[in-house]
Amino acid sequence: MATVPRPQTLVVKIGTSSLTQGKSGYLALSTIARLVETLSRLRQQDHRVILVSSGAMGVGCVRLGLSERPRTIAMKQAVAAVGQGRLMRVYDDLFSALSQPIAQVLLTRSDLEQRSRYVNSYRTFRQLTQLGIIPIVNENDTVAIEELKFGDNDTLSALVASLVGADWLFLLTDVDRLYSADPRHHADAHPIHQVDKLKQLEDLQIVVGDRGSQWGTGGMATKLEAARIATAAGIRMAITEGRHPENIEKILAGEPLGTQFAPHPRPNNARKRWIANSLVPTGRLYLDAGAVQAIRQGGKSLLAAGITQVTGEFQRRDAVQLCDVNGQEVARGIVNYDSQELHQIRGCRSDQIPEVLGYEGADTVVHRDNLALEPEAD
Ligand SMILES: Nc1ncnc2c1ncn2[C@@H]1O[C@H](COP(=O)(O)OP(=O)(O)O)[C@@H](O)[C@H]1O
Ligand SMILES: N[C@@H](CCC(=O)OP(=O)(O)O)C(=O)O
Repeated sequence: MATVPRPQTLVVKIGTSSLTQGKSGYLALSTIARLVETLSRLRQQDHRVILVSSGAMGVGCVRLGLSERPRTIAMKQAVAAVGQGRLMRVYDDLFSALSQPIAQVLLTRSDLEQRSRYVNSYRTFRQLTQLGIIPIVNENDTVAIEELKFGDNDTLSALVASLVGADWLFLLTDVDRLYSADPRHHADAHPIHQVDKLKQLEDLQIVVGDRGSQWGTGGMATKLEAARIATAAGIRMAITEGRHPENIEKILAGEPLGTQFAPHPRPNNARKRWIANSLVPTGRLYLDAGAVQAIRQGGKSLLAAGITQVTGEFQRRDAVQLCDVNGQEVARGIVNYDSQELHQIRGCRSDQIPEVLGYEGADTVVHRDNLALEPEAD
C-alpha cells in the first residue's frame, strides 16, 4: 500500500448506511473491521486520526427491535443511549485487537458555540491525538435538545475538522461518489470526480436529495454543506465508498477516487474559523455596496451607516449573516447591538447613535476582529 510523505490530520466520517446492512440493520462487521484496519495503519504511519461515527440510532433500533427511526425526542434519546454503548463496544474490541487505543467524544452544538468550550474541545482533541489515541466522535444524541443539535454527522465532522485544523475530511457513505442526481432514482446520473469551487455544482445543476438511506440523515445535501464548511476552512474533502475504507490511503496517495473537493486558502485566524463555522447565525444584516466593499476589500469593521435592512431577532454578541443587496452572504460576524437597536440605528453615522438610542454604544456594529468573510462570495 502506498504511503504519504508527511503526517497529516485526518478526520474520517462514516455514516449509518455504511455501518449497517441494508434491510436488517445489523452491523456491517466486515466493513467496520476494514475501517478499523485502515485507521490503525494510518496511525502507524504517524497520521493523526479522528473518526466521526454515526450509527447509535440505527444500532439502538435493531437492539430494541424497532423497524423505523423513532419520532419522539424522548424515544430518540433513549434509542441513541442504547446504540452508542453497543457501537463503542464493537469499536473497542476491534481496535484493541490491533493494540490501537480509542476514546469516546460526544459533542453537542453548544460545545462548539461557546468560545471557551470550543477552545477546551480543541485541547481535548489535541491531547488525545498527541497520545496516539483515535477519538471516536458522535453527537451526544442522548442529551442534545432539538434547537441545540448539529442535526447530522456530516456537518459535525466538518466542524470537528475545522476545529482541529485537519488536512483532510473523508465522508464514507453508501455511494462511491457524488452524482449529478441521486443514482438510486436516476440511472443516467453522471459521476462528479472533482469539485474546485462549490459554485460549479450550481452551474451544473446538481440535484442532491436530502433523504438518506433507511437510517441515514440528510442524504447528499448535508455532505455538500460539510464541503462548504471544510473547504472554507482550508480542508480537502473527499466523498467515497464506506465499503472500501482502504480508498482513504489511495486518495492520500493521489488516486482520483470518489469526489474530491479542493480547499480554499486556509484562513490563518482560528477565531475567525470559529465565527464562520461554529456559530449559528440568528439574523441578517443587508449592506449597501459601499459597506460590502469596505469589509471585503478594505478589511474594515461594519458601521451602522452601511446597513440597509435588519431581519431576525438577536441579542448583542450573537452571530449574524452579512448580506449584499441580492441577499448573497458575504460574511458572518458577532454584533455589538441587538436587533431592536439595529432597527433604530441602521443607516446612521456613528456620531448620531448616542442621540438616536439615548446612550453611548460601540462605534462599530461588527468589529473587524469579529468578522469572517465568506470565501465564495465573489
Ligand atoms: N446527487 C447525489 N449523488 C449521490 N447520492 C445522492 C445524491 N442525492 C442523494 N443521494 C443519496 O444520498 C445517500 C447517502 O446519504 P445518507 O443515507 O444520509 O448516507 P450516510 O448514512 O452515509 O450519511 C445515497 O444513498 C443516495 O441515495
Ligand atoms: N448521531 C446519529 C447520526 C446522525 C447522522 O448524521 O447519521 P448519518 O446520516 O448516517 O451519518 C447516530 O449516531 O445515529
